[in-house]
Amino acid sequence: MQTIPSITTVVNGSSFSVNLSLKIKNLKPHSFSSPSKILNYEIPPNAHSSSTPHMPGLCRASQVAELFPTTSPEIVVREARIEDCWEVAETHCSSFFPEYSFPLDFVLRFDRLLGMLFGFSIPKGCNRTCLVAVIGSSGEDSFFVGSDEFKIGGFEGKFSLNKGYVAGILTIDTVADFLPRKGPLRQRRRGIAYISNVAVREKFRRKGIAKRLIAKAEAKAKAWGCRAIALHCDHSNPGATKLYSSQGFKIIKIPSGANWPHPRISADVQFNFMMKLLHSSR
Ligand SMILES: CC(=O)SCCNC(=O)CCNC(=O)[C@H](O)C(C)(C)COP(=O)(O)OP(=O)(O)OC[C@H]1O[C@@H](n2cnc3c(N)ncnc32)[C@H](O)[C@@H]1OP(=O)(O)O
Repeated sequence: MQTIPSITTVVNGSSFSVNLSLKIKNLKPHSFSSPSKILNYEIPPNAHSSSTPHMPGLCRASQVAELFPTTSPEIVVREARIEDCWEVAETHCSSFFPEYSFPLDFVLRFDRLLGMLFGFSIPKGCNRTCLVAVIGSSGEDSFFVGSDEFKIGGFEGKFSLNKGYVAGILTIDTVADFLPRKGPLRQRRRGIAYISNVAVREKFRRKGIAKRLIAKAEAKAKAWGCRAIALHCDHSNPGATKLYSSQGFKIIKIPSGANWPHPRISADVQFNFMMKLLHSSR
């Protein structure tokens, strides 16, 4: 049994805590996710549809994707926008903590949402982006409200009417909190992008979505000038380990006794540290 002491979200420097004081049996994420304080929820399968008023001829993108998951094959991988953030939280929580149910799931999803939007402070000069694989959107958009310059958390501050349904997510940054710092001044390592929070909704798995997200992340890392890309993957997640190995990531053996930072998720989770060199196309 593990206790969830509280859920804390930092919004513009202020901390909000919800003390849930719950004991949940065998609470353990499926694999590594970012160090934000996140937990799961699972909305009942019909909640989406029942909360949507019936409008003949009109249907939400998520309903289209749920009704026709295999007949709507077009998958677009792009940077997440503000309009995607609820579905990103849903994808994250239902993938990493599928055991939760309503109403706790809802609270946790909301906490995740606030954490994503306001809970990260990025050091100057670092990049951070959330990528999404969406289904049911017709390719790249041309009509937006908002601007490329404006970002909230890892999300672009712009909206489009051509939204699609988020089926997979991935976060990439250059913060590299989990890499050893260099020299006596413990300087942050440059040129190594870090991947976390890779998740694909259960019903869309084994369709190559994670592969597409990783390919886009690599392109992003190259565009940022990175020479390598790294991640931590839970030892007991052979599916994810196979995914990364198949994409060219190698398990890096950490020298025994080395004082490497460890993802702050749970003391008893063991991780493989995996890395891939990015060859420039020049
Ligand atoms: C750095 C991190 O964030 S690690 C965290 C990884 N995330 C999770 O564990 C959350 C729960 N799991 C998931 O969301 C998904 O199962 C993921 C992200 C691991 C994989 O997503 P998918 O879209 O299903 O992967 P994708 O279809 O691109 O698979 C590509 C290849 O990876 C391997 N692979 C993926 N999943 C599995 C699996 N469960 N078992 C065995 N091999 C697998 C296979 O080689 C697969 O190719 P194939 O289908 O042709 O055999």
